[in-house]
Amino acid sequence: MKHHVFNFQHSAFSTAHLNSLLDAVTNLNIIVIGDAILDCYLEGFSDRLCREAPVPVVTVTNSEYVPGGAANTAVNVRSLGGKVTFISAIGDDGEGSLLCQALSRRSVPSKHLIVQSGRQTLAKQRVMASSQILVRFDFGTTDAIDEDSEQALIDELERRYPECDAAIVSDYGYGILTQRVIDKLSQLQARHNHVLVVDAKNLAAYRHIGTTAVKPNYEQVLKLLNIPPLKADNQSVKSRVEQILPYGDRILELTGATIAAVTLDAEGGIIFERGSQPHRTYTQPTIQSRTAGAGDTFVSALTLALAVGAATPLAADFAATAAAVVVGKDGTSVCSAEELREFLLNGETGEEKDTGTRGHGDTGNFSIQSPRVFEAASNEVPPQKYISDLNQLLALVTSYRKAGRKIVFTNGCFDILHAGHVSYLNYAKALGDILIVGLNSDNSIRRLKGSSRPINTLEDRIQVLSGLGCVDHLIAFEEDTPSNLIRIVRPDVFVKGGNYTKETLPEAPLVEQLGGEVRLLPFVENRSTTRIIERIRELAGKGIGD
Ligand SMILES: Nc1ncnc2c1ncn2[C@@H]1O[C@H](COP(=O)(O)OP(=O)(O)OP(=O)(O)O)[C@@H](O)[C@H]1O
Ligand SMILES: O=P(O)(O)OC[C@@H](O)[C@H]1O[C@@H](O)[C@@H](O)[C@@H](O)[C@@H]1O
Repeated sequence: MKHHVFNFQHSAFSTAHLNSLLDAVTNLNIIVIGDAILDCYLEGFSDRLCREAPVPVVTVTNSEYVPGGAANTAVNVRSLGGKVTFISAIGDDGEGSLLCQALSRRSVPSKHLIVQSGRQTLAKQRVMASSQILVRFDFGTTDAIDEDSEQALIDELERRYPECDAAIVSDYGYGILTQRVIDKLSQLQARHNHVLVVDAKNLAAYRHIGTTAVKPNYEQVLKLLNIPPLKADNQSVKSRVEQILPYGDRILELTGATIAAVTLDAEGGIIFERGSQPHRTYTQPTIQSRTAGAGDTFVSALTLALAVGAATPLAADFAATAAAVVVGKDGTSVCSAEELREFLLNGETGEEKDTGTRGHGDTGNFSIQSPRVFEAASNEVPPQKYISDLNQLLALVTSYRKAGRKIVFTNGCFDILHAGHVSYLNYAKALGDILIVGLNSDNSIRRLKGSSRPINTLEDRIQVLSGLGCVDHLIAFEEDTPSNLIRIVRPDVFVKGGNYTKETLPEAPLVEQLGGEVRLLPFVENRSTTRIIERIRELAGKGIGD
């Protein structure tokens, strides 16, 4: 297995950061161009089966029409405080009128929609019984728009593009984003260089248009990379995050974007950016989320944040927080500025949800430079990563577990930190959400390695390891093995270097007994503290290096 070096950026944006961002995005002019859909919800109850066939009979008590697809993205931008120019094409039919009415009720103007006669507006009708979707019927024309509509749409884009603050493409592959429209977008972008975010089923089609960010979901990223989905019985790769993580550069290359925000539903997301370490966004996993369009919310919030110049990790956390608001809702949903504020007020940001303990690593602090421009600055002291007390450790892991975070634990001396350690710790972090490191105390190192060790005191080792973004928490232990810590942490994953085997690892049975998994990571050859010390001794013996 190829040994990748991963180093997540871990931000800790406070509620204040996200609130200020919410203020700053108000009234931005955002173009949303893409496939407008009318989402219909026929809601009712079912208490019997049909006589003709064993299918439920639903007594419909309510019907609702909601903007869907690109129209949902437009509504999300609006409800977060942006002004929207929504460009799409609909038919001259009842569904088209219902969609315009639904948009207007949500303060999104339909005056930029092209009406193509004879086209059937896209509509997706869900039949629900007691909040459960039983079936979805899809109607509407999915062929490319006709030439006249295409020209009208291009003209509209040409008129509006110069004055916008950012643009979103929401392309479900239903005929709005023709090659000519994409080419026009590319020309306009070359001229104006706006924040341009693309959410498209076929991202490869946007590779050369100067995209700022793309937002593929799991299926889209698999398609882009031409790789199969993760199988449940895969022994070496256990999560989507782990599967996608090595592909950051490839995704950026294939999409031509500067930023790729890959959303992985209940696993949150990974944000890749050229020249930066990947950033994770977290979510409270909702196993049976009935939301449609969390991705639309994510892309809307991400675009607004990038448009005011927020640093990418902050923009991503803002987007993840907005998505967290909608995943609690049923059906096609939006996140409003008020809901987001309330969510933040309750201390439930994407990073802090339920734990109250995050807030370590890169602070990504920012200040407002002009009403619309944010800039990253790092003048906050990172909160302590070191845990000095076992009760505090227990409280911490309990809250992480409650928030659905996957806890990875490893332990070691980390006496003179070297490249092998860094690579190994980054890899360990990638196996879950939170990495806790058990550090041998000075006495326990003396017992294990002799009286000349450690070279660096516990205090110094704590300080050095705290500087790594991948390490979330550190705790020292006096004993020869970290068994006591393992009993408290009950790690989901216990990690050691490949110089051990499961058989020679004394902690392995305990970890498995507690329901955790033991992972042995690839060993980086020729990197060890002992080797470094030997080398220094050799050189000193030759009289070199004084
Ligand atoms: N089941 C879930 N539990 C918790 N959070 C979720 C869940 N599904 C989605 N999310 C949140 O919403 C974000 C976007 O979700 P997802 O990856 O499903 O996008 P998508 O497939 O584009 O969505 P859609 O097509 O419904 O718009 C995720 O990164 C995550 O923050
Ligand atoms: O891609 P297919 O399934 O054909 O169409 C899109 C739908 O699944 C839904 O997508 C969600 O993101 C939302 O945009 C929602 O409004 C929309 O109806």
